[in-house]
Amino acid sequence: MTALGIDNLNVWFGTDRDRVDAVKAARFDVAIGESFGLVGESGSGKSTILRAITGLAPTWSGGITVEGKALQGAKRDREFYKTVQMVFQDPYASLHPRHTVDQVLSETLHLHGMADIDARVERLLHDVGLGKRFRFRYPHQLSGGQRQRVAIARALAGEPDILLLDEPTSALDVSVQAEILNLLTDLREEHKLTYLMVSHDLPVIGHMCDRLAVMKDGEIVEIMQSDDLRNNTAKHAYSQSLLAASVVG
Ligand SMILES: Nc1ncnc2c1ncn2[C@@H]1O[C@H](COP(=O)(O)OP(=O)(O)OP(=O)(O)O)[C@@H](O)[C@H]1O
Repeated sequence: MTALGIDNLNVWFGTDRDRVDAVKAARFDVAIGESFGLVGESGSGKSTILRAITGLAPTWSGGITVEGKALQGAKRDREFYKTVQMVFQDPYASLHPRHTVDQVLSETLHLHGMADIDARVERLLHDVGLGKRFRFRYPHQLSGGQRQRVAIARALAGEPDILLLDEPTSALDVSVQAEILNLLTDLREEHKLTYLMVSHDLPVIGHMCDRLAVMKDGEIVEIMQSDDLRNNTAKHAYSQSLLAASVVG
């Protein structure tokens, strides 16, 4: 069984002459425990694929399966959010300014029907490398990196299997980006997570992912192993040009 199955996925916005075909006939599978990247320039459709999975991009056709179960339309049930969680780019926008870290995490745990909320809040903070002293702080008392750690803790609260990561470090200072990427790498191992990660930054995807799909104008032009990046064996001309524009470590 695959964690995520994307089969001939088309996603569009608007109708008639205003219609934008954001994703065209995308097809890929993400294995359980795998980290899969979507890379491409701005507007190539990467985020739209994540949004279609979570029901935020309502007009789509084709197939989306989560752990073998086919999704329909834009409504997602409790079970979906138990399995799949998303981490957004901007931790400044994704946390309520008047809710403490404790409120954010307690309410999320409550929504997931968890018991022992107190202990779980402490555990989540520990898991994302924040001590107890952060528990009663408000977002404005946190740095960007600390906020993203809280957003990641919130995503982990329901013990999901799959995280959708939409440019999770690109709003952060360069000095903090590596810390968050390393945290995500550790969490994937400790919590046996599957990642589908979007980035315009090829080195980030090369570092974080086992395989990746290169997107251009709504289409997947190539799917490759991250090792192919390092060995410089990208086949498609567009992938080669992306590669030439960046240094992959
Ligand atoms: N809500 C929307 N309404 C209309 N068009 C949209 C909407 N959301 C995205 N699009 C269009 O869909 C296309 C793909 O956008 P998408 O955000 O998926 O690209 P991306 O590769 O993730 O780029 P970015 O990194 O800039 O978000 C773009 O042409 C964009 O303008």
